[in-house]
Amino acid sequence: MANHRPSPSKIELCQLTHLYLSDKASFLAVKEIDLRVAEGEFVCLVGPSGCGKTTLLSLIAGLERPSAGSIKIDGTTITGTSPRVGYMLQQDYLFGWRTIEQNVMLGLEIQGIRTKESEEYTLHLLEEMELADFRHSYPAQLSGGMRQRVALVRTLACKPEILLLDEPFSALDHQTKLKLEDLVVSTLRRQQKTAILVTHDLTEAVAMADRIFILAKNPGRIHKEFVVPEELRLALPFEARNHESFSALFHQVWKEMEAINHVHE
Ligand SMILES: Nc1ncnc2c1ncn2[C@@H]1O[C@H](COP(=O)(O)OP(=O)(O)OP(=O)(O)O)[C@@H](O)[C@H]1O
Repeated sequence: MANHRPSPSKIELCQLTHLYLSDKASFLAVKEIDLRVAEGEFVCLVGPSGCGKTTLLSLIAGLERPSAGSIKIDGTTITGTSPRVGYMLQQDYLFGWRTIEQNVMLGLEIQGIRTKESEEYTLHLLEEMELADFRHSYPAQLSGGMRQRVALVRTLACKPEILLLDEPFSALDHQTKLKLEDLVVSTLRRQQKTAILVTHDLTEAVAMADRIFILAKNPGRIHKEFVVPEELRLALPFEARNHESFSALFHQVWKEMEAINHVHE
């Protein structure tokens, strides 16, 4: 398992370290993280609360500047936010006074790339997510799962090459979550996007990822890497859950998580 090193790297974290500084104190959130993600790869980050998962995504999104080390995208060090990177969060952050169509066009407007072509592409995404009939509705009229699909369309509308997903399914009911997992994986695979997903749900990580990284905390660092077997990677998440090798990998990941949680107790 340890020799799986995909290349070339779409994202490369090199000795990435981040210290949060305030007037009175400093806190080392992540320390010397080395991580490469290949183009088209789907990587999951799991680990105990406070191990720096969201910090890593904020750094890769360019929302925070690292204290040390570097982040490269396609070999070039990033210096701030970029339209090439889309970020989707647990909360959908839709604007209640805008229709669904107006919400999904928002990113295009902000980036100044709202054209007839990009509008058509976005409407096509709405159709793919089975939301076309709701384009003139308002967010309050939609279910949680539908709203997350709207948020996904808004993120994909700007054609990011990389998607950062911070627990995007955690507020959803189980059935909706399973359906959305399949939809996200099939869409990202078809569009050959590179994705990093943060989740607390180990079954979700095993079902969706190509590789899983367990982070440990104080300071946040990579504890262990798992390469998901090919038969699971080729399946969609729902189908992967029924696969024989699913429970074997789940138990390995679970055992490692138990071991580090034990250390932190
Ligand atoms: N702005 C900040 N200032 C100071 N400390 C921070 C700040 N943001 C995060 N931290 C600290 O950095 C550590 C990592 O936080 P982070 O949110 O990245 O962890 P996480 O693994 O995403 O946690 P969770 O699973 O609970 O969402 C935590 O101890 C947190 O308290």
